[in-house]
Amino acid sequence: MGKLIDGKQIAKDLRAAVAVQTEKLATQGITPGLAVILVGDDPASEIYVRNKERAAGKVGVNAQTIKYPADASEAEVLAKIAELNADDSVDAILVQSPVPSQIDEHKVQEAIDPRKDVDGFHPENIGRLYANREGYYPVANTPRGIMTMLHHEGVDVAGKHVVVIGRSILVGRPMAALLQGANATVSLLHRYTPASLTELLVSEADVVIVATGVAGLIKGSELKAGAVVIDVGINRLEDGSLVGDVDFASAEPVASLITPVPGGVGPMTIATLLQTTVELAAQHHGVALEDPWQTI
Ligand SMILES: NC(=O)C1=CN([C@@H]2O[C@H](COP(=O)(O)OP(=O)(O)OC[C@H]3O[C@@H](n4cnc5c(N)ncnc54)[C@H](OP(=O)(O)O)[C@@H]3O)[C@@H](O)[C@H]2O)C=CC1
Ligand SMILES: Nc1nc(=O)c2c([nH]1)NC[C@@H]1CN(c3ccc(C(=O)N[C@@H](CCC(=O)O)C(=O)O)cc3)C=[N+]21
Ligand SMILES: [Mg+2]
Repeated sequence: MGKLIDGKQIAKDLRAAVAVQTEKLATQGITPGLAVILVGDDPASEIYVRNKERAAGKVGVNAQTIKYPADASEAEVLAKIAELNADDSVDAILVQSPVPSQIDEHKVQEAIDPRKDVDGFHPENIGRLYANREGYYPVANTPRGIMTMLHHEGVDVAGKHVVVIGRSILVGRPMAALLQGANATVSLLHRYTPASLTELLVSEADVVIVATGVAGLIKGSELKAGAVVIDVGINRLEDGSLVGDVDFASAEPVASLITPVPGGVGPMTIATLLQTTVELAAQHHGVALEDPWQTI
């Protein structure tokens, strides 16, 4: 039954659309600039950094990665953010999560100029998201990419019951906010949700979005027949292979649509990051862009 959602292909098409936008900006002497700060060596972050460096250059985004050792000080990172805020060639700033424990993640998020906050982590941007404000402001790239993907697949969440598992600021919470803005009824589940309640809600879900970092958390037997399944998880197994949070083999026959890992949400996150970077650059320079893709 399951039809694969080809995130890799959708991301490729989105990157092509972004490249058209950067070509237009280039005629006005504008090159979108993205600065990524990576502190320490989180494995999922390493994959993200590698893939986005590869993708950015191809679509005309000037990306730089600034790496710090795991014992870097908070002051060091905040000083770098201040420098990037003041640098006109930098339109977008991203600090990889998680940051090591000696660094206060909230301080870092609030230090980034909200106009350069490509992850949408600044309280001002989170507030705009929850206020369902019209107009352009950055929203976390993974949930935004998932909305683009659902739209591309013709899945309209209005009136649907969507279960989101995981409530991080990076994925679960902004995902729930976007879905609510699109008129879905959202159940947001997490570690403290009793197993029996999870079972009940998942069995009644039209769309299930899993972002926990627990390999194989959701199995096909738990899903409603025909459910749409979006797997955000990136888990590296001991044999080096990459798997999601959904047990793909059992879920695929039950789902109507399902994202693979790799090749699903991950490539969309990267393409959306580039899309958002270009939008921030256009905004920064007061240029209007035509958006061939749904902008949320
Ligand atoms: N493909 C992509 O583009 C991206 C992939 N990722 C991947 O997605 C996963 C989640 O990332 P992120 O949100 O940053 O992770 P976090 O660790 O920040 O959050 C995980 C969330 O899952 C919840 N959770 C953990 N275990 C369970 C469980 N057994 N049952 C129910 N809920 C549980 C936690 O609950 P509680 O709050 O109670 O602790 C928490 O809310 C990771 O594998 C990450 O690598 C992340 C970003 C982008
Ligand atoms: N501030 C911040 N923003 C993030 O968006 C963020 C972060 N920190 N920290 C780490 C997580 C993880 N994340 C990934 C994005 C893409 C892939 C990705 O490209 N995945 C490919 C992997 C392909 C491969 O190389 O094998 C795929 O799923 O097909 C993975 C992981 C973003 N994150
Ligand atoms: Mg510029």
